[in-house]
Amino acid sequence: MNAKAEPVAVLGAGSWGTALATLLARKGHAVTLWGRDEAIAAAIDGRHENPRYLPGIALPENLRATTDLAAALKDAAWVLVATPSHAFAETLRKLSPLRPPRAGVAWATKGFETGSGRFLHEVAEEILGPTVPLAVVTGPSFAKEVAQGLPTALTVHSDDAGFAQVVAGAMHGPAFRAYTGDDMKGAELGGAMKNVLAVATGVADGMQLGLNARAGLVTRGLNEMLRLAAAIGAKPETLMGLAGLGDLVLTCTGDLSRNRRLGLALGKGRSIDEAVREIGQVVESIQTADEVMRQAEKNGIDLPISRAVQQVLHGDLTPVDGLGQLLAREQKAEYPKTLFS
Ligand SMILES: NC(=O)C1=CN([C@@H]2O[C@H](COP(=O)(O)OP(=O)(O)OC[C@H]3O[C@@H](n4cnc5c(N)ncnc54)[C@H](OP(=O)(O)O)[C@@H]3O)[C@@H](O)[C@H]2O)C=CC1
Ligand SMILES: O=C(CO)COP(=O)(O)O
Repeated sequence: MNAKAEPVAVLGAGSWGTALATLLARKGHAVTLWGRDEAIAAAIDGRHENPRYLPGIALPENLRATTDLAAALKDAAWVLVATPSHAFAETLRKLSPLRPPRAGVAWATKGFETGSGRFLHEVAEEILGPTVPLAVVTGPSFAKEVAQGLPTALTVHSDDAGFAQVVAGAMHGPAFRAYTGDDMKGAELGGAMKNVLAVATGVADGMQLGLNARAGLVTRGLNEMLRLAAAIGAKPETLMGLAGLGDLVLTCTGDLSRNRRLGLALGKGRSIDEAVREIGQVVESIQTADEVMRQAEKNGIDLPISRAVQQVLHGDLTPVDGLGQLLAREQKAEYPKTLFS
């Protein structure tokens, strides 16, 4: 089904904001991409390229870019936020007074609020108020591949089924499948946790521990997602789907992942600072590891892989000691009885 072409504002002109704006513009929507960097906005508008975040990829000529937030939001039917988690609340505070009255707000940000560990939908509700339609856009989707038009599936979760359909319908087809769901908590949890778990598989691969180790970490990582999901009242199927398992597999195994690449560098003995500098883009796991563990502690859940990643990222544990700590854990049942009952 082809959704009605509508004006959309995309906030954040990094790799993901630019790729999603490109997808929507190619579908015929009047997209305005807002970013804070004049040179990047001018390059997107003038030569149809984002030279910093998606170099060499031709962007659609109907995609407009600006550094003027009010102008980007003026006629928007709905808004898609794609700034990193550390800038999420700040972006919503700027957007709130400028939002057209009926415009719902979706976000493709992955992570929790930095410093508090709050879910992003809780932050959005607080800043925008209880009546604004909200949606989470998530799933296995590297920006570069979406911008290149390669087939991709993702999912849009909202408490407002109509708004989820507006957002998914705007993105769906012909090489892009957008599903819908109603579990914002589970969708946000999966997108945040997979970034932390990707560091673990990256470390193992960087240490050349083999394919068995990688599969073990992915599977036990999924187990960590499912146990925390159960504790916070998220739906297990959300974590078994695109928002959880799908993105976990992509990020743990795909070398386009910045979180995996951080892990690979650490596993090869490089420093975090050096690796982050070289990656040159957002690496969400650095903040998210602390926030995942804050959620785990709040809910009384033990997450050994995520904890080891947090300790390695803080420099409290070497990758070798982290691995030793995981392997030395007591033998136990694969699933607690309560997980799926
Ligand atoms: N890239 C991907 O494949 C995917 C990314 N995501 C998620 O999307 C979010 C954004 O990541 P991504 O686009 O990849 O990151 P990038 O590093 O590619 O770009 C980050 C963008 O955010 C901007 N930014 C940073 N701080 C602020 C701020 N305070 N106010 C306004 N803009 C700001 C940067 O602007 P400047 O250049 O001026 O610093 C830049 O445009 C993350 O949560 C990520 O996990 C989700 C799915 C896929
Ligand atoms: O979220 C992503 C793919 O779904 C992008 O992952 P990275 O942030 O690790 O590059």
